[in-house]
Amino acid sequence: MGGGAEGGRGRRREADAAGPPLSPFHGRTARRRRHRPGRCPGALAVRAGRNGTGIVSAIAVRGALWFRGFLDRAAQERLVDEIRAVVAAAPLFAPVTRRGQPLSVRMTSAGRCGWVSDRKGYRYEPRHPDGMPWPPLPPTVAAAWEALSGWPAPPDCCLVNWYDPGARMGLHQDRDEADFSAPVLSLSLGDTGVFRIGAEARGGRTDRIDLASGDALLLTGPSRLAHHGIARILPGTSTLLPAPGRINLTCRVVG
Ligand SMILES: O=C(O)CCC(=O)C(=O)O
Ligand SMILES: [Fe+2]
Repeated sequence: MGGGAEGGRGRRREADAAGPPLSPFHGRTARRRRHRPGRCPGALAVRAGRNGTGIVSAIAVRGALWFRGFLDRAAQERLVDEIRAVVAAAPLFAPVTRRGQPLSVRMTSAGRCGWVSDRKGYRYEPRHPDGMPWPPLPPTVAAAWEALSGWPAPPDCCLVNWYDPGARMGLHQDRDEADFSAPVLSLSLGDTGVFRIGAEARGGRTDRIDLASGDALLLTGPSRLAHHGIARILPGTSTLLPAPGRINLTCRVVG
């Protein structure tokens, strides 16, 4: 992940008010609402990956590889259970910027290290802010990384992002890692997130990718340092989670 909100380089997450505490893991099942997926200019099938049920091909957008429906429903449910165990061991926390402004996304991590942001700045840490070690990488995440990343070693960090329906993430680059030749793999669960991806240089036009439950996205090669963010969540687009909202898992080799 990249620089802080005030750094001028790297991550520029918008600090906006965190919504009311809402448990992603309790309550009744959300109702599905229809929506039209976003247009995807320049889409091209370029690569295949293996999931539990067969081969899926990827669509390239700005060099990022989008594997629609990579995780089938059973794998998504299994992964939600695995994330519940991660959150039970290392609770979601509300990160703030160095200036104390809250991010609207709540976070935790699994793996050797986790990403944190607080008054001391943003960085990878070997322990959760409450002092416990991060739980091990969930097996479904490890398998997805092995299938899609093309990287010979497992990721060091699986960041767990929880988006309430009003949460978002400003355009930023993921650049807190030592080696940008390792890709970043993201997995989406629950309500669709409207992902925007632009160029490595700041500014300019962005393309829209609607990341639905079960989709995987690989930031690799020319897209590894692309600016990206989540413009909004589309509540009611998935029945996977018991409450409206979205889980995103982002795997990185930190170095
Ligand atoms: O939620 C997403 O799809 C993107 C997350 C992200 O860019 C990050 O955590 O750095
Ligand atoms: Fe990112």
